[in-house]
Amino acid sequence: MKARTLLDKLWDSHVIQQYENGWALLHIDRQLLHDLSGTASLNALSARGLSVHNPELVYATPDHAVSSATGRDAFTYETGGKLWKRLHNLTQQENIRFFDIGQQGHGIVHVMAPELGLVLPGLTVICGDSHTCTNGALGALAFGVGSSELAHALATQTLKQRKPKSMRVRFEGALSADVTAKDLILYTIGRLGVSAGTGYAVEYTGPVIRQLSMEQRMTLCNLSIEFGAKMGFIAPDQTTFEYIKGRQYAPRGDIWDQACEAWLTLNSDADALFDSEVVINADEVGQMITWGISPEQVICVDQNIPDVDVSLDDSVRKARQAAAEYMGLTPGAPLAGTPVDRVFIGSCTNARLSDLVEAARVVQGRHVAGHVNAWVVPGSEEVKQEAQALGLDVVFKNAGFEWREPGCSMCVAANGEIGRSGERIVSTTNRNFVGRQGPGVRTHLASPRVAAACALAGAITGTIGG
Ligand SMILES: CC(C)[C@H](C(=O)O)[C@@H](O)C(=O)O
Ligand code: SF4
Repeated sequence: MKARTLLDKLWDSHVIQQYENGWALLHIDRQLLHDLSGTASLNALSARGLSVHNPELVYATPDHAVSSATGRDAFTYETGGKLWKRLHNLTQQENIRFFDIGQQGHGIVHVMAPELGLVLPGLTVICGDSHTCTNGALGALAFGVGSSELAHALATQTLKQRKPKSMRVRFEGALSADVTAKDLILYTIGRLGVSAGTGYAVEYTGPVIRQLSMEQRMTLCNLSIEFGAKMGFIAPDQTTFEYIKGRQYAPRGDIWDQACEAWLTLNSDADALFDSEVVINADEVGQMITWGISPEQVICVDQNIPDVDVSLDDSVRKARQAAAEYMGLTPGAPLAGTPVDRVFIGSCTNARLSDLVEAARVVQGRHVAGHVNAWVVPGSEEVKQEAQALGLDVVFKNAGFEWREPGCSMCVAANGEIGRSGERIVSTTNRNFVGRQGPGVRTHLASPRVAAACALAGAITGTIGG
């Protein structure tokens, strides 16, 4: 039999019907709904008089448009309240499990789904959200879809998709102690560019991947879409199994052993061929931070902002100039030392327990600079509760951070929590687009460690030592 990549194995096992030119009808194993796209697709379905085919494979949670304020309810942010109500009512009507705010299981959809054991190796997982690729960390074929595709899948439990090309990104070497998966993926995007993965499904491999915890793998896979790849995944191993074991929806007993055995076959055959191969040397990765308005505009925190000289290609020069202008920065100058107004530790990229532990280690016993408004928004109710059990909320509050309720919050500012125009925010999120955190707001993407260090210094800086 022909050697197969992990993509081939994940794909082949879900094909119901093969069409021409790489198109196929796939079975979808899990569908996740949130208060923006989930509500929209259920609305579309009910407008057509259709119902959900397999409600037991669909799970919903309100994350984007709910307030993160302490003591919030669904209507603290009124626009979000309307979406919440619609999602709540439609999921009830369709018998879909709804993980409501304040309940165990609630959280940012890409945080709560793996946490509950809803995402398992080998499954196809879709959500009307581009960061569904996060779930690839567990060895699932997980990808974002549009609302009409989601509506189709809700009605049929299938989806017509074109098979992407395969890319292997192999991480050689080792990460130094003060460098995280966030730095690794930002560095990779900086090297390859935001379009390098377009049309590909990316498999991340190599010794560095095997050393990463499950949560770090999720951070890495989360930014697959930020270099153009709809899906990015990692072959499951013991780290994956240990993470899944005992979770609410995970297989148990005899089925567990059978599942692990089957999951161990989910890897690329040694002689499988990829359409594209990239090798990244992790030894070269430092603490990264974006300086511009695209995740590829990224440097090591102690490097200078790239210069804009005449030798550059016209379009590159103009793009850099425009980015520096929007960001209020000077090309060629150091980035470190630039004053920051806000720090946001949150999002499906970096608001899991280990992210908060890392950030808390940096802030422990210290205080946020007087002019900085610093927030921690846990990724889920479970993260919040576990962090509180460890006393992390107290560490953050004593340091001058606000400790808030779970949700997407300022990552996309769809819940009214936005920065003021001109404000500079160091953010543990995944997108630094113009206006992402509010009109005129300047976003710098970084790891939780770097974000925490910036909050203390009141300016862009890295952390020292391990
Ligand atoms: C709102 C949603 C559809 C969107 C996405 O697709 O990713 C959001 O989660 C984001 O991060 O920009
Ligand atoms: S936390 Fe940010 S990136 Fe993640 S789903 Fe929410 S808005 Fe999108």
